[in-house]
Amino acid sequence: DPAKKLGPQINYTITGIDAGAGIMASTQKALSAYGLKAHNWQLQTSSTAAMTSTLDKAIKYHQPIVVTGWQPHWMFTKYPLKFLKDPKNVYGKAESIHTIARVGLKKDNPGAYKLLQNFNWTPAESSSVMLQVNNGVDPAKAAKTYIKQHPDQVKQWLAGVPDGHGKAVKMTYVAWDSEIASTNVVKQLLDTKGYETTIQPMEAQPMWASIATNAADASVSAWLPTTSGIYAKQYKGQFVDVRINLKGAKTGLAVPTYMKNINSIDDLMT
Ligand SMILES: C[SH](C)CC(=O)O
Repeated sequence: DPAKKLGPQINYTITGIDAGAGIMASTQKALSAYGLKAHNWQLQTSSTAAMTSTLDKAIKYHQPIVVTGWQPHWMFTKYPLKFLKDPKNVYGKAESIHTIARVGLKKDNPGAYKLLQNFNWTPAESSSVMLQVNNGVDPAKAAKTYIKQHPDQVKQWLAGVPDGHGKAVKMTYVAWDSEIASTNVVKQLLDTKGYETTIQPMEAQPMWASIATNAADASVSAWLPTTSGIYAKQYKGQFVDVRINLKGAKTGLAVPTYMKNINSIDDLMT
């Protein structure tokens, strides 16, 4: 109801995801920067699954809702969503997903490191695997299908990568949809070259810690420079930023397009 103020209609609540996600830290900053906290706006912690099911229900009943949103993600293809303008640039400009590795991996396992130097793809390619998984396909199967369907890209990814002869590679990731997709594709690529790859999901902070403490070899889940900037600072010098594996990512606040008069984070106060 555009006439009524938005806040009371949604309990002054922004529907978020897992507490450790960088987007949650950015949103807390936004609540302060835009004066929302002072007007008892709050950020609800839950999980990606809980956020998307709350979003699904709100859209089904054409209700107002504000969520932490990010690209690439199937929510923008499945639902009529728009990012809110962020004039104070709290969420940062261009965000990318980086591949990080433990210090020493290049020396200990140059073959696996070479693959990590080669792997990169686009938001659209990532979304094609995410959508399969969202439709119930097992992530490993979705990754195998993607690899079968993109022989030329796979050839580039495997260029200069020697056989692994059973060498172990331990990857950690955060179970966001884009990272479930990329981690499973990288695992399949390494396994086709004879590496023994294990992948382990965990929260963002433990994922960064697993690389910094050499408990794991690599992760393709590092959203930088803004979203996971807090962790990159905390572990500066204790990880290697191998490369960007996905350009054109974005984080922010998002609302259904039917909320016509809400187009900027500033509008939340109206
Ligand atoms: C869920 S993605 C925006 C990554 C993150 O928030 O750290």
